[in-house]
Amino acid sequence: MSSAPPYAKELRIAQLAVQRAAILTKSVFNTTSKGTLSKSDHSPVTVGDFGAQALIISALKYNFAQDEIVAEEEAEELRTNTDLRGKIWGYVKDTKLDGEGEKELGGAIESAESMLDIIDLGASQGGSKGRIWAIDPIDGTKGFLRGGQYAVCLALIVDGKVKVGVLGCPNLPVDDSARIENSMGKDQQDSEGKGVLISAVEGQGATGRALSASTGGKDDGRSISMKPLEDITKASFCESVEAAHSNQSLQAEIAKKLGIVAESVRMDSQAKYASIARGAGDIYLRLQVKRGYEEKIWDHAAGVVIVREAGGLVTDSEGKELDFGRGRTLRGNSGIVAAPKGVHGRILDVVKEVSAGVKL
Ligand SMILES: Nc1ncnc2c1ncn2[C@@H]1O[C@H](COP(=O)(O)OS(=O)(=O)O)[C@@H](OP(=O)(O)O)[C@H]1O
Ligand SMILES: [Mg+2]
Ligand SMILES: [Mg+2]
Ligand SMILES: [Mg+2]
Repeated sequence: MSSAPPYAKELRIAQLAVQRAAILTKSVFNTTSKGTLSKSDHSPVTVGDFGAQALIISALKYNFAQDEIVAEEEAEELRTNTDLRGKIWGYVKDTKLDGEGEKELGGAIESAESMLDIIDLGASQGGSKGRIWAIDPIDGTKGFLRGGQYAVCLALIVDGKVKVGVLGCPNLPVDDSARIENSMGKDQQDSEGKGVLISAVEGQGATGRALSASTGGKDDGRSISMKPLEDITKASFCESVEAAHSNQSLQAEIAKKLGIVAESVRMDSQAKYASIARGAGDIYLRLQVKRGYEEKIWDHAAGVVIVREAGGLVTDSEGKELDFGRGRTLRGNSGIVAAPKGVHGRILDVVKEVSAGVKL
């Protein structure tokens, strides 16, 4: 009898947990009132973010009780805002996977009160030792609100290294080869043929399958890989929608120096990592805009292992490896360069050259 490959159970549970959470985010996506709050950094959080985080953490605690969890959201505001808490609970109590999957995740959360405690189990400070799950229940909340791209993101980090990554992208086409388009919102309302689940385990490659696939069987999905890029001038960049998240004028200068003529494709969230990993785009650049901003580990962990396993290299904009063992943020790094192995070095040279004179 052959034994299961490393992290087989972690991958299975992570995929189911993301699939279940995405059922919830999709219902919220299709309503007009998304229960939006503004956080202290002025970024939005919705019923969908809180609900998805509760469902994912409950699945992880049931299966891996000892593991640490670093998740984006906290429940503090919901302890007094009973209206919003009730609204979230309304979604959480009714969201279930079909068949065996639900049992594997431990079933329903008991009450609205325990839901808040579960959300707050994601407050770990992270670090370089042990098993830490990183959760972004909705990455690209602004995209989610705009009707554009967003992703439900889950990764397992062991001793500071990302081992497993899963991205649920409800608004990306199932078809890997479908051309990626700018997604500024309002164009994603038609859910037909949409929704993809992209996964990777270190050393085992990356796969993709429909987000709506049945959870009963052992569907491993199809293997995915980056597009081989022989001629860099034919490449296109995938970059953020929000001008505040990446330096778009500097990116344009870099594209010009590399001889890239295609317009950058703009989309929110780690759907950018998912898109380049399956060959629907080429390069993801994210250059630091604000001095002192530290990228969050949950915004990158899953995407990084997926792109690496699909044949890419991911470093920061100085060429340093991303260090997921420094806490809740990538405090030792600045910016992100994700590209096929063969051209990463060339891109990095230009990024360094162009960034040299820039003062943030
Ligand atoms: N100043 C600044 N610089 C860089 N990044 C920031 C900044 N502020 C916020 N964020 C984080 O950006 C996450 C969304 O990134 P995206 O690449 O999806 O942005 S964009 O919407 O496509 O522009 C977003 O993730 P979510 O909050 O999960 O949506 C934030 O964690
Ligand atoms: Mg956020
Ligand atoms: Mg995010
Ligand atoms: Mg988020």
